Parts: sequence; structure tokens; C-alpha cells
Amino acid sequence: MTGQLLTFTGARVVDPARGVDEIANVVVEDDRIASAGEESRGLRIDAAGLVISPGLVDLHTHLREPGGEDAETVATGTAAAAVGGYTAVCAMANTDPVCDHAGVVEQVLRLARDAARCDVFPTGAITRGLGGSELAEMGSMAALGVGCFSDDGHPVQSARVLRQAMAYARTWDAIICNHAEDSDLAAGGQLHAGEVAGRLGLSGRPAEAEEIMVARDLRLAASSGVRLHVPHVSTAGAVELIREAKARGVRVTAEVTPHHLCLTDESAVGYDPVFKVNPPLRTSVDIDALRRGLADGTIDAIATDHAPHSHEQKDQEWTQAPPGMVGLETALAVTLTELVPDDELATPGGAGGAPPDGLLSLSGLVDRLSTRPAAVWGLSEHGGPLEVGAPATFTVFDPQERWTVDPAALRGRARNTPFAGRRLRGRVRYTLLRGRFTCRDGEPAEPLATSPAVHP
Ligand SMILES: NC(=O)N[C@@H](CC(=O)O)C(=O)O
Repeated sequence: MTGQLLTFTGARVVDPARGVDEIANVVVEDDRIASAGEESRGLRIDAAGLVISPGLVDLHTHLREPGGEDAETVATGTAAAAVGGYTAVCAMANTDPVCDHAGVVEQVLRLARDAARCDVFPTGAITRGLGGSELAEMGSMAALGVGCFSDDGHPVQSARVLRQAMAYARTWDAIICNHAEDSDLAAGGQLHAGEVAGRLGLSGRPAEAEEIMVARDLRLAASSGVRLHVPHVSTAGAVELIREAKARGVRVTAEVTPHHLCLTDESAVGYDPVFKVNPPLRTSVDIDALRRGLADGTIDAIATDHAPHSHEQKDQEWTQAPPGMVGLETALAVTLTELVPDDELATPGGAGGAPPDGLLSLSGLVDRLSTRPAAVWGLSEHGGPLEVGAPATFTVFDPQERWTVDPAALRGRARNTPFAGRRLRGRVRYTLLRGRFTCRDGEPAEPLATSPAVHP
């Protein structure tokens, strides 16, 4: 008990889990929501014009620790998360050493307990050392609460190995998240295989490399009964494959990144490696399909694939630079700016009626950034509902505030944002995790020293 009592007054509460979009006062007592209505008690924070949503949940974050501390640490990555409105991140396994056994899971949880500003859920590797041939110690990681396995960055090429991993994961009802790319077909590719790659004289990574792998993984998932999660979907064909599989009842979920929702391969024309990413930025046809897939529920979640790289690593000529972009601090603003029409912001309930094709209501956006990703991972303490007695885990943002992305002002350790200089709409003011401020007035608060997060 902290003895804390405070009220956010006059906020627009957007809580997809309850289907609520209304003006209310939200009273926080200790770590819980004490009321959400007309009551106002304790310290008052004027939230008129601000939105309160459940804390954002990122299914795909590279925190880099252990081993990549020059690019990011648990402390800096979760500071970026808090400023971006996130209360939970799922940390990818491509660390050094790889998170392929219990020791590294414990290490990440310990680092999170000591230094994190949000809950951290480690993802376990599927194969030892991300090597693709021998299974990682999935059982010992599952015993620690790891609920998702991924070799992200290293697609599992062997169908035999992935099938075996699915059979194990099925026994704990864990998720298999395979980076979907046929490495042979994509070999040597520097950006999307299309007209721009031809013009720039760079070899390409074809859309089919993703689609062939998605099709294979869906087939394997269908027969194993495992929960398959397709990360960073980037092609129109992959969206269609997932749509068809969902219609057939395959247990599949999917995510898309903010950058794949709004940047094309044209960004590469200046050979600036900040636009180099896996999967590569594609075409406007793909963007259109991804947006429609997100709007119709084929794609469940927006995930950042926050992939920090140090200046020394990233600032090389295109072919030498590692792929990856940071995203935690811009995801909400980018998607609010790009996907939510102006009239949705004016009043609770928005303009009334469905938003135009491929766009989202404000509640729809919060759903894809928070409620659905929390449901995909089964994070019952996240994603709402923001009801009386629930944890005070929420984000308070100004949906109208305009700001310009300045890489030097980012709170994470790395600067490799593709949105530098972009004018965006929507800024986080406060983030609360179980009643504790992790971001206050747009600044990260001190680390929480929380108990380690485990998968429920
Ligand atoms: N998404 C990226 O472009 N980079 C990822 C790994 C990867 O998926 O290649 C990273 O860890 O840097």
C-alpha cells in the first residue's frame, strides 16, 4: 500500500475491453482503480482533452541485454517504453548469450526487476543459439513462465525442427512465433525485391520469401494445433494467407509494425540505412492490404519490432548496416497520425459509424496497441478492462498534441528512428503501472524495482 490517492479529472476513457469511450474521472487508490465515473478524490490531475487508455503492450521488443548494451539495456529500453505509453513489452531472444535456456530468462527477469519501467516478458528462443537445428531448452524456460518462443531475426528454415518445436509448445499451450522468411529466397537481399531495388542496383528480398514461409507455418500450425503468431507481417499476400487460415479455424494471430503501415521501399532512395529493416519496407499496395487487415481483425496487433542499433553499427553504407529501427517512442503517435481520422478525436464515440476502409476509430487503435496484444499473450494484468478494482495500469495521452520527432531527444539509447523530422500528432503525458508513475509529464520516472513479471 502506498497510501496514494489521486484523480485524473475529465478524461476521455477509451477502454475497448468494456466497449467504453466516455468522459469520466478516474480515481487511483494505491495500485488500483478505485472508481471511474463522477467521483473525484485526493490529488487532482486535470485530464480534460486527454485520453486514458489501458497501457500499451508491445509483443516485439529488442531490449538487447545481455550482450548488446551499446545499443540498449533493459533500463533504457523500458524507459523508452514508458515514455511511449507502454506498460508491458515482450523481449526478443536474440541477445548475446541467446535467451535459449533458463539462465538467461532469469537474468532478464532480474534486470527487469531492478531497472525496468514496465513489465518485461522474455521470449525464449526456439533453437539453441538461434542456429535453427537443435531445439532450445524450451521446457526449462516454460517452467519459468515463458509463454512464447521465437528465433526472431533468424527464420527457422527446417520444417522438421519447427514441427518438433510446435509439438512441445502445444503441450504448454505456448506460442510459436517464427520470423517468416525463406532465407534462401531472400539471400543477399538488401531491400524489397521490386522496382526501387532495381533502380538502386541492390538485390532484393521478394515478397514470396515471406509468403512461402507463412504458408508453410500455417500448414504446420493447423496440424499441430499450436498457437502460431506471425511477427511483422509485411506483404499483401501474407495478409491474405492469414485471413484464409483464420477463416478455417487455424489458431493464428499476427502483428504489423508502424513502419510497415506507412513507409514504402521508396524511403531507400537516399541509401540512408536507417530505412534498412527486416522484413523490408514494401509497396503502397502492401500498405493498403496491411491497413485493411489490421482494420478487419486479420492482423491482431500493432507491434513495434523496436530494434535499436548503436550509431557505430548503423551508420555504415547500406549493405554493411544491420537491419532494424527503434519504435517504442513513436508507435502511438505514428499510428494515431496515420490511421485515425481527425473526426474520431473530437468527441467520445468519434464521428459515429465505421471509419473509412483501412482506418481505425480511436478505440480500434487502442484495441490493436493494447487490448488485443495483451489477449494474444494472455497478459491478464494488461490491456484493460479499466474497471473498479483493476490494476491502475494505463496511459494518459493528448491525442491532439503535435510534435516533431527529434532522434537526439529519444529516451532509449539508440537513435535509429525512420521518423526523424516527422510531424506527428499524439503525445503521452503519463504512464502508470499498478498505480506507480513510469512516465510523468512526458519524462521517464525512476525504475520501479517491481517483482519480476512472469507469464500467467
Ligand atoms: N527487425 C530487424 O530489422 N532487426 C532485428 C532482427 C531481424 O528481424 O532481423 C534486430 O534484432 O535488429
